[in-house]
Amino acid sequence: MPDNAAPRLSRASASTRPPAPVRAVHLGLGAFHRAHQAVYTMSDSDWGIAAYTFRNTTLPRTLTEQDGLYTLQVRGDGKPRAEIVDAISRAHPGGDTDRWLADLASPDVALLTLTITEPGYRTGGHGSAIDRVVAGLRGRHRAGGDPIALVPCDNLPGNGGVLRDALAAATREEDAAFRAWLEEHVSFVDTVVDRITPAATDEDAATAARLTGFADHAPVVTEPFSEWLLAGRFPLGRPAWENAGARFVDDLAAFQQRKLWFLNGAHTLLAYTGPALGCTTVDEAMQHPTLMALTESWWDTAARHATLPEEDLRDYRQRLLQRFASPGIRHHLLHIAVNGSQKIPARILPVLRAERSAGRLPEPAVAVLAGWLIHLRDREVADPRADELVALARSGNGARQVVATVDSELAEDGALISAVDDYVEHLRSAG
Ligand SMILES: NC(=O)c1ccc[n+]([C@@H]2O[C@H](COP(=O)([O-])OP(=O)(O)OC[C@H]3O[C@@H](n4cnc5c(N)ncnc54)[C@H](O)[C@@H]3O)[C@@H](O)[C@H]2O)c1
Ligand SMILES: O=P(O)(O)OC[C@@H](O)[C@@H](O)[C@H](O)[C@H](O)CO
Repeated sequence: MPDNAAPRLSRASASTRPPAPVRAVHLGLGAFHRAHQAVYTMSDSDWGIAAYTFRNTTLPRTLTEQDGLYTLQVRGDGKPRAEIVDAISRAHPGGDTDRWLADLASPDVALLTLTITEPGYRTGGHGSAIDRVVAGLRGRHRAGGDPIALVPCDNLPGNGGVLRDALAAATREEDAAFRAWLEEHVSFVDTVVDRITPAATDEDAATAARLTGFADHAPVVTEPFSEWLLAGRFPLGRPAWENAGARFVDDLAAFQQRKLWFLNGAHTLLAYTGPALGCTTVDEAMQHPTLMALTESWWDTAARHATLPEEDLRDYRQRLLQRFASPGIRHHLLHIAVNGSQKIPARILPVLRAERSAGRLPEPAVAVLAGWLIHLRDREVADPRADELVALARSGNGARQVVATVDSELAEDGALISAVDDYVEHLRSAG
């Protein structure tokens, strides 16, 4: 718990600047936005953020009590360092619809960033994140139609295009003038985002108070490493994110592949095999010889199909080993294990398909699928397809049926499916 004897964090107690004018809106206010995009935005004092959650009402209330401020604890191998982040000018629950519509209609607002998780782009319908974005853009069109940049910051390949497609599908029935405006005046920016940011604990709040002298009820813990690569247009301008190290490039594909296969792919591997072998966090898994060997083997396998030069991949792997093993970051494997049906296709299957085409059956990819099966059989599952997946995993022909939900061709690959079944037994006996 935060230290109640310490004064509550606020702009007055911390003597920070007044809130900057709102020129950016965010949807999906969680830990990651606050460790990443908000920190980059803080480097340009002309830009303030109006941040909206999707369902959570507690976090915006807490942040409002703290004038939008929170403590960012950066933890690596040495002593933790803490900074007060002041980029969020206003925080709102998603239910604050009038404010959301007014912000998105405002000509002062130049961009909308999103961290709505992987399923957020797939699940449409009333009340969904996509539905809210469409409502906001419809209002903007009616209010004069100033252009806007949409900047998705979730771990999806081609996330700008994924958002564009989701909005196109959701507006198919809308009037032609609105659809034409969407095509001409809404820019979809592709991004690669990277900063490992686990959920903060009560103990982290106590540490934040010790480091800053302020009681913070919404602290964030993150690692020293941070990366943001972007490709796309900002028709009404943007914060000088490059002040904080963001890089603007023409083509992100190779970087996206590196991030999703090497970092997120290894996370997914550990998230499904680690708990089966008795590990709870990523740093703990890095101490386990079997998991370490599987991770290295996954990286060797992915490197055979990656676009970036070998030297670049070697450096990236070296850095990942340090980041994953860092004792400062307690990243829970079961948090990473959520939404497997949305993550495995981007992180694991492209490499597995390429390997099968070359006649190989890579152990780490088999291990991911086997671990996923065990997860679906034994754990409480958070996934937009949870009901279907859990029923299939627990049925007679589980491996084939679960693999079929993510790739129908791989599900017909007899050698792969029997290797997955055998690996389930192997993990169970090893655990
Ligand atoms: N935490 C990280 O290390 C990290 C790093 C890179 C990218 N990301 C991306 O950011 C996302 C959020 O991570 P976080 O650490 O902030 O998590 P979090 O749990 O702190 O916050 C998640 C946010 O997403 C919203 N959300 C959840 N399900 C949704 C849905 N179906 N539709 C719309 N919004 C939804 C929640 O309301 C909340 O605002 C991840 O899913 C990932 O795509 C996270
Ligand atoms: O955040 P998710 O759920 O997409 O995936 C879990 C982790 O792999 C991810 O959060 C990483 O920590 C992050 O992508 C690091 O930049």
